[in-house]
Amino acid sequence: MALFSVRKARECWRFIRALHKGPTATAAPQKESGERVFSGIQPTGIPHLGNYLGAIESWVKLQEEYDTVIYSIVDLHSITVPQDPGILQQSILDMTAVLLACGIDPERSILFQQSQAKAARQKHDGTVGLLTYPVLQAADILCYKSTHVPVGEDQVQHMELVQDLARSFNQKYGELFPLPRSILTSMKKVKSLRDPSAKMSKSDPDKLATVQITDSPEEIVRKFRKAVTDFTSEVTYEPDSRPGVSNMVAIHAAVSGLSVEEVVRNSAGVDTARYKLLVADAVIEKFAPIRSEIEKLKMDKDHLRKVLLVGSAKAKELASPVFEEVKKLVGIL
Ligand SMILES: Nc1ncnc2c1ncn2[C@@H]1O[C@H](COP(=O)(O)OC(=O)[C@@H](N)Cc2c[nH]c3ccccc23)[C@@H](O)[C@H]1O
Repeated sequence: MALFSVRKARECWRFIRALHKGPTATAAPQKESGERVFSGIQPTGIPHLGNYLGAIESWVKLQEEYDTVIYSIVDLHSITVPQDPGILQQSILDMTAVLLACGIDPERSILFQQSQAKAARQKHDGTVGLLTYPVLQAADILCYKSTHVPVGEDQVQHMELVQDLARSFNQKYGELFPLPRSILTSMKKVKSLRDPSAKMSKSDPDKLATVQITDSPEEIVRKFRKAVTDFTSEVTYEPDSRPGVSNMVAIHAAVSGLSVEEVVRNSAGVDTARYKLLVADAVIEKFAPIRSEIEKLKMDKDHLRKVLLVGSAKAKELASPVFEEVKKLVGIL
């Protein structure tokens, strides 16, 4: 199967975006009803603090606020770079366990594996279209007529393309797609613990930069102890001039449920070296119940597979009438 490099996908994205960006573009009217939340996560690797605070935690809350909530484990996105098939299969089940442990409830949301729902509609697998990353992301979102997409800041550019494509389709063929809006959390960009000018990322080669949901308390303490701050010992929140310590404060506020001001006030007189350990403790406390739930869920693979199968069937049910409408408007039905 042909594999696309991330660089190629980005070039392709720029090209498509250039094609669809035009001064004549006008907004399609947002529909009052029929609100649908959609988001996705790649199954490769264990989610980290950035995935959790930037996306997953908000996914859990949105289950309370919207009737139709759809979350996809986007395995097709992850094969845009080479993957070991055996490991990928295991990672999909592991991601299912992580999302359930974090509070995604299959009774209140549709949780499914992207390829199980897409392959059934696209009889030819592995086409360039399927692997062209940002376009595939747009298809993910639009095929459910999604209106709200909870994501971290790194996905905002992709979301602009999705809106451009929806707008362009609506102008050419008639109003079909709502223009999906991003939902960003206050932690839209959790920074690397080793380089606070960069985002925390699964692919960071420095293992100390990223805190995974399943890290042991000892690992979490070690990573926070080594977190890069600066030479001022006081704890303050000044993201521009003190990005390292401000990242600590923001993480602390997010995991403890306190405001940034409260966190800074409570830390008066504590130096940054000691403060990093307090943040580590707060993260350990937040992740402890999730970590033990993941261990339990991972033992029942049949249950995890069943959750995904049921989710895929529900996802197909929602996508199929939209697909029919698209075909009709385009004139291929
Ligand atoms: N350091 C960080 N700080 C804050 N948020 C962060 C951080 N790192 C990651 N995120 C967010 O985590 C979610 C999953 O990340 P992925 O890289 O798997 O996410 C991705 O690779 C997507 N392309 C998956 C996708 C495919 N189709 C979709 C349709 C809608 C939304 C998302 C998708 C994302 O919301 C991401 O923004």
